Amino acid sequence: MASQVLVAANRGPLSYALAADGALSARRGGGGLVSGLSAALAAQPEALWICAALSDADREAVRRGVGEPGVRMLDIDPAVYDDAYNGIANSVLWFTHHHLYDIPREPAFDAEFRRRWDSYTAYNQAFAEALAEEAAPGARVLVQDYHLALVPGALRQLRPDLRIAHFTHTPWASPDFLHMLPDDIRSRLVWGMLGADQLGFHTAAWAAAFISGATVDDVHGVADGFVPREDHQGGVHHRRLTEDGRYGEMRFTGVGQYPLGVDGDDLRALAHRPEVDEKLAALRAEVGDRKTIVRVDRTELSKNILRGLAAYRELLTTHPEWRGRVVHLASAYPSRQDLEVYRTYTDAVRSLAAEINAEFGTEEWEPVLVSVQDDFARSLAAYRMADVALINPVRDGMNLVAKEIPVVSEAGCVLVLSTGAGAYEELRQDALGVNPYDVTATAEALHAALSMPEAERTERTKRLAASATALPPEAWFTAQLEALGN
Ligand SMILES: O=P(O)(O)OC[C@H]1O[C@H](O[C@H]2O[C@H](CO)[C@@H](O)[C@H](O)[C@H]2O)[C@H](O)[C@@H](O)[C@@H]1O
Ligand SMILES: O=c1ccn([C@@H]2O[C@H](COP(=O)(O)OP(=O)(O)O)[C@@H](O)[C@H]2O)c(=O)[nH]1
Repeated sequence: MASQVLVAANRGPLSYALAADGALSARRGGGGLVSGLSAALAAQPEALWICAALSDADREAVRRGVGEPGVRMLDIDPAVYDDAYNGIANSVLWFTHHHLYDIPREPAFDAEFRRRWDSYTAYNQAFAEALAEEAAPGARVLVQDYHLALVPGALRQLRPDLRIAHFTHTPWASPDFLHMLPDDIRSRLVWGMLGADQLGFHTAAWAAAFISGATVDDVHGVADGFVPREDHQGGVHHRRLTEDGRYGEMRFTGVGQYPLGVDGDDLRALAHRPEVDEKLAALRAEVGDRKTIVRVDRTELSKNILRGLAAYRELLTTHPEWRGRVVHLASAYPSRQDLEVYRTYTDAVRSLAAEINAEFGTEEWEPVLVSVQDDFARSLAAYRMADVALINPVRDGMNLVAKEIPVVSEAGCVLVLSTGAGAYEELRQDALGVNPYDVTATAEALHAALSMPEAERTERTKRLAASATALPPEAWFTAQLEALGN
């Protein structure tokens, strides 16, 4: 049956693992997009979520017809998928939006890049075709993230009757970084997105960055944008050049700010399951009555885990009174390990944690307890124990962990939060803001957080939890649907 509401995202709610005996088992996908969309779609039982098969096990699940109701996994040629996901989305677009390039060497847009770009285009086209096939007349389609930037334009060509929105979960690159992309590629990205009726970003800053990058007069047409005003809605007027060299009709794409939050009740229920209680008991036994500094991230370059560990080391050096009295619980669950730079980064996180333990540890006290594994229950147990949450990404679209920890922490926690996280826009009043590159300032913020009087910390945590739950996933999703009309 054709669907009235469709979502397209690279990652689906579940991914599969294949055991040696051929049995398939399902696991919840990691990261904030899955947290937000899974919660939002629980209230939309008729919606269809189209996602990619991410691995051989996922492809095997597609072939065996194993899956969830309301989810369609696309079995894309593995080589095309690898080029699109690892080669373009995560190595080029992610690096551009997060300003991650190692500038003396990167980026270099060569023939190999062009070959991968063709795969990225084919992968976007496969999503557009699947959406066109599944959508009812006039249906509403919500396309997610930088993996699928070309889908709105491609889908509009196939099905002009559909109402199309696109939501970007990452930051949007500043104009200087966006203009590193080859001109024709940058233009294709922007015009691909302008195929949508409505574009969404987490923050006013990311929306404004998109609009300044989209105010263009280039090979594909002219566009003129205005930034979000008080109602958080802006937009871009645009006319595309047609093949015969004329301008097409003027169209308008709205640009809005939808800061994804968390559902407090759902999260508390998740954090109080028996398996989390067990992990909590084990962690408490290790930590004793010491204070905790908690961080939870994918092993992701933009999360700035190394500078976070360096700040903890500096705290122990310059404020020796904390030695033996604090434990840093760092969960870094594996992400994008097909990319060498991510594997190297993961090793560096392990090594630095080991160095700190070797430098300061004693028989009774291990300063850093690092867990580099996919163990959501342990992460939630750490949330509950947090006295201080350290969230210091160099840039981050939102960072849901910054919103989740204050909701779940049992003794109330102080949030040390990077000014580069999207969440900082909403949480700045009650968090301790830090420049993510400033290790000394981060160490001092950790000291201030550990020293904060209990009454102040309790008050701040209450307000942080209220801000964090202001736009829970269901409302976030509905607001975007409504922007497309009822
Ligand atoms: O799918 P992966 O490659 O394993 O990566 C996980 C997700 O990472 C990114 O998440 C973003 O979305 C969050 C929720 O909106 C946001 O809080 C965070 O700042 C972003 O980094 C990525 O954008 C997703 O597509 C990935 O699924
Ligand atoms: O072991 C874990 C620990 C955390 N999370 C979830 O992953 C999301 C991380 O989202 P965030 O926005 O902080 O960053 P992202 O990884 O999406 O860049 C949060 O909802 C966490 O609850 C997870 O899936 N597995």
